[in-house]
Amino acid sequence: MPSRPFPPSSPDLPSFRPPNFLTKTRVLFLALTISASLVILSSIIYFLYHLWQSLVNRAKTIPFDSSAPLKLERFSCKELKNATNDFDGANVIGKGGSGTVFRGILKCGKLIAIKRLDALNLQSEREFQNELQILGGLRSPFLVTLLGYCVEKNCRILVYEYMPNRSLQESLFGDGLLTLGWERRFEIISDVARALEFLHLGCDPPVIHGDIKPSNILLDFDYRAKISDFGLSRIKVEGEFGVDMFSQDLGKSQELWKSQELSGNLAADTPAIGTPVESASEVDFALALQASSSSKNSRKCCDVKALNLNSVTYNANIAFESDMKSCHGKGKEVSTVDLGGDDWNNRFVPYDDELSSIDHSKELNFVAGSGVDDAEDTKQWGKDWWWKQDGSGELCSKDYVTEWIGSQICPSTNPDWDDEKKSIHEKRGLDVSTPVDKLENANEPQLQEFGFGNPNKGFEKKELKSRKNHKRKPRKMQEWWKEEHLAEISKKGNKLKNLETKWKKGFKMPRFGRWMYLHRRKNFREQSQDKCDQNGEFSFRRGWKKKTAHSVGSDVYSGDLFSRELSSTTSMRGTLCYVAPEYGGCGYLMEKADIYSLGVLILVVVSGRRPLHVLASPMKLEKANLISWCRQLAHAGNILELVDERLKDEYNKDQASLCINLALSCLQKMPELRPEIGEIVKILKGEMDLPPLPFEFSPSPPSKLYSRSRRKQTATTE
Ligand SMILES: Nc1ncnc2c1ncn2[C@@H]1O[C@H](COP(=O)(O)OP(=O)(O)OP(=O)(O)O)[C@@H](O)[C@H]1O
Repeated sequence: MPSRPFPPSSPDLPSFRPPNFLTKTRVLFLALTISASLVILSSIIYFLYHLWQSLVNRAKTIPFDSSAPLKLERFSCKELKNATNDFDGANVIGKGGSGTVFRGILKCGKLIAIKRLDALNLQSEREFQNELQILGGLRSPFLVTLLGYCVEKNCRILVYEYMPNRSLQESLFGDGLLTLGWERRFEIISDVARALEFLHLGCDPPVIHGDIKPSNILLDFDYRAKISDFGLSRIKVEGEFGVDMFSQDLGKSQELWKSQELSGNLAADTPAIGTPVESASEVDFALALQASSSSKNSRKCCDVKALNLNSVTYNANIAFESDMKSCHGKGKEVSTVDLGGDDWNNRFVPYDDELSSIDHSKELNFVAGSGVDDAEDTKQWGKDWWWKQDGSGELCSKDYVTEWIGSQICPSTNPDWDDEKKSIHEKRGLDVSTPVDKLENANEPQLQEFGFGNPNKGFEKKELKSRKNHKRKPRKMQEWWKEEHLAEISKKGNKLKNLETKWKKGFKMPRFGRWMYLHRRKNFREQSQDKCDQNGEFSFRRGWKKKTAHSVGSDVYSGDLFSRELSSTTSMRGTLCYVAPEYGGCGYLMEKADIYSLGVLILVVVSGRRPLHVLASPMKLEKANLISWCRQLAHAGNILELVDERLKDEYNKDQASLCINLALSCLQKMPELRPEIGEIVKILKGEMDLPPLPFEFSPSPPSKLYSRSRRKQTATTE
């Protein structure tokens, strides 16, 4: 078929477009489309990139609060594995109740300490969050710096600055070599006091550490002390109750306390964790945060942003921060106000040699009273030794330990308190003109208001009887122990076996006052139904701590497992022997609880002994309970006997005397009588005099007077 010819071109018809033009248009269209798509694509990529960036940056902040004041580094597990050579056992530097601590080295060569939680449970998670939220938001040269963390699946790791001289625990009880001379010890005490000053006064709201003890005091290159482990810390939130039930609104608090006691349910009126501050006097921060997902109020109350430094500002560890910058290209904002010179002058309260020269053995002997056969043994250590067993003529160290535990944990079961009250009564009856009467007058109603004395009256009578008759029925501690802690201990089957073997081999079967057991159990069972279940019935939450050979200062280094384990075993509310009596008995955690722990710590540092140090030799038993021993020495006016023998005479007597006296005032049973941390720091600096020692620690009145009155009183009771 012939092709149709092109129509002839005419000026009216559109001119013919050559194929060349078509191609150009197409190319242009294509180019435009492509570039438009590229622009759109790149904007999408740009948008996505920014989205990703913001997500990544957000993930690097602390969980629960992306706007925490100091951003912590988020490490990947892989990074930390590399830093520790896959968590090699050779890098283990310590083992705590909740985790293992490794030494690590970052790519930049920076040394770090890595704490990996052993198991993930509510308690460890809570402590992990506490550490992040509280320590992560604080910077002070007196606190160990938390550098970062790692959260991946079941893995929880905290990364700290590395402290080359490890913990005070290891320095004091480590290898037996004397690494801590007097000057260092005194500096450590001062550092800890200043750390607490920072927490109590330099933070707004105040932070209460809640677990001051030697293993939580870490030592830097120069042996300067820093506080670590904020797992049990609390941020104190002011509420309707008044900030401090004991010290700030005593009258109101007493009424409240009394009404709670009367209603028989202290816990019922206790604000629950995470409740709004309007009704809570202190808040469990981590749980509050967790609860905050469902409660806007609680979040508002507990936001970590509220944690500011107030007028007391401190020089942060700038050198370390800048090191971290060079490692990670990130810096944290730090306060740069200088602390000022550490002018530790030597103006201390002089040690009173005169007091120590008074012979008080008679009074002490009389206080021991009941002992006839054992008069010789009890002569010096008086009332603390009434549980000496009949017949055998031997002191049982376990009795001492168990008695002490019972007496220190729960104020209402504390016979020591009653003894002290009794001795105050006796002394008051003797000499009304004695100035200490005023103090006693002030305390007595408070003691009763707080229910510290009365509930035990029935028990007291029984005890007195049994003491007189010398027919105290032995109670096997194992029974009590197993009943209380079987669930916990049985998880660690081998440990229990070891313990049992140790008990059988090394000690007589321990005895334990049944009244104390029953009363304590009753108290705890009642209270634990409500508050203590969640919040801290005394229990060895972490069981017997497994110490590795790397953990110097642990059990490996000396023979008495029992005392060591006890004084380093953390319960839900602190560590036995260090925890304040009012707190151990399910009370509120206040600053004064830290002050009590500081008192114990000071004695430990000065004496180089554990607070509970039971040795196999009965000769040493009188010194087993450090606090009790110190009180006895103070009573006898010879406190310097407490100073670590290893120091020989190479220590400053004035400073040592000051420290011991200060410790004693921190160890007062009534929290409101303990000094404030600001005062403690001033006293240690020599800027303030030590307040007069409380009656219970001051040397006894003249022996004649005292003995006569005692005799008179005994005669009337008989
Ligand atoms: N930043 C650090 N630098 C050097 N060593 C450290 C550091 N942190 C912890 N350690 C060592 O690890 C040990 C265990 O510390 P960790 O805080 O886990 O347990 P703890 O305080 O002994 O017990 P708990 O956690 O039950 O109170 C410390 O005693 C110390 O020797």
